[in-house]
Amino acid sequence: MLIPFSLKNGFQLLCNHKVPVAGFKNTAKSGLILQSISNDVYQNLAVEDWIHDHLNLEGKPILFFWRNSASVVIGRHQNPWQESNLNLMREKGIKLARRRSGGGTVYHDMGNINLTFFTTKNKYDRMENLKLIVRALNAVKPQLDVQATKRFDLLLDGQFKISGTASKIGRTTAYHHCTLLCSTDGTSLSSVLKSPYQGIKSNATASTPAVVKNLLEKDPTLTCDVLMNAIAAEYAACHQIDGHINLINPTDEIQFPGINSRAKELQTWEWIYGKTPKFSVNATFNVLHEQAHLEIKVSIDIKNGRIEICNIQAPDHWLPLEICDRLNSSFIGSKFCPIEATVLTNTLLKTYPEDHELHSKWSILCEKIRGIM
Ligand SMILES: Nc1ncnc2c1ncn2[C@@H]1O[C@H](COP(=O)(O)OC(=O)CCCC[C@@H]2CCSS2)[C@@H](O)[C@H]1O
Repeated sequence: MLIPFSLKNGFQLLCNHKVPVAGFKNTAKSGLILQSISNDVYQNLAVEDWIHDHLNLEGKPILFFWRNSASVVIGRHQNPWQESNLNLMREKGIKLARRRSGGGTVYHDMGNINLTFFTTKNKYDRMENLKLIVRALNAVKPQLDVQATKRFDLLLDGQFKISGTASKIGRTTAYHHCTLLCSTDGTSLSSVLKSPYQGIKSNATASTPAVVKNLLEKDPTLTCDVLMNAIAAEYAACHQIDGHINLINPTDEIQFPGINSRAKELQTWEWIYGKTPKFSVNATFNVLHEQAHLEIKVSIDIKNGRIEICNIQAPDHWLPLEICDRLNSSFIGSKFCPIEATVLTNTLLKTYPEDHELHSKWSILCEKIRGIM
């Protein structure tokens, strides 16, 4: 089946067809339903960017379904250290992504459906989209108590969050995207969204924690496929289109010229961590030295994800001031990242060979500092 898109530059692009067709001829009736075949969060976010930037959505809104392997997705103006357990995520191979829309942090896995409603800026209406989802759920399960809230969450039984919303409004085009919890791993969700990092000061957008629930826990017939089909049917009915869900491949350069470089950009350290609003971290560590507890104070300012000011204060008899100062200045300009900190501290340590006592203190201190990154 051919699904024509009208491109902003007047070109037509055919889904499930390998050749973009020059010359604008829009035959899409009045809307389109897409689903990604990829489970890669960066590729799927790149589809959103691409559609937002390239397609003319006048009279032809798009609903896009996508699911991701385990990922944490932070809002555009958030601080990942404040919102998530980065060490645990690294350990478990859970991806971290920064999206272009604002709002809070959510957890995705294959049990979570993402829905993006693309429209022109004028037709952008989050409440209408959420009501559409509610109608679809009630069409499958009339007894289900799901309601949209003023902050555009969907609540099950008046108390459990099953969906969170965010949006991006461009010059002419807008999108509203939301999650829908079907069978997400709740243990993983709560463990990765709990930040172990303390003493962070920042003006970044803070998330609004909620008690979540999966729809499948409420009713075992509500699988992801059942939910997507029901929403697609309701969307089709609303826009008088057929309810067919068209599969798209977000790595297909022919359908989406330039999309792979967009996905790559979304994966860069500079985008994910580097876009964190300026923040500071203040931490106090206790170390045992000759049967006494010593206090080490660390204060770090981070701008664009990089250390701007570093101030490590340790008792002079434990770690000479001169060494602390060398460590402080060597951190400046480096990424606030445990791997970079390890390389850096190891290099610096090599300039003090044979000093075993120093080496041991140094590793204690550096281990503690890496722990807050
Ligand atoms: N997947 C999912 N769905 C619903 N609620 C969730 C989810 N993951 C976590 N949470 C809960 O929401 C709060 C954060 O709520 P908060 O209101 O702060 O943020 C949001 O809801 C943002 C939604 C973004 C949706 C986008 C759609 C496509 S890409 S991401 C978190 O602390 C958890 O308690």
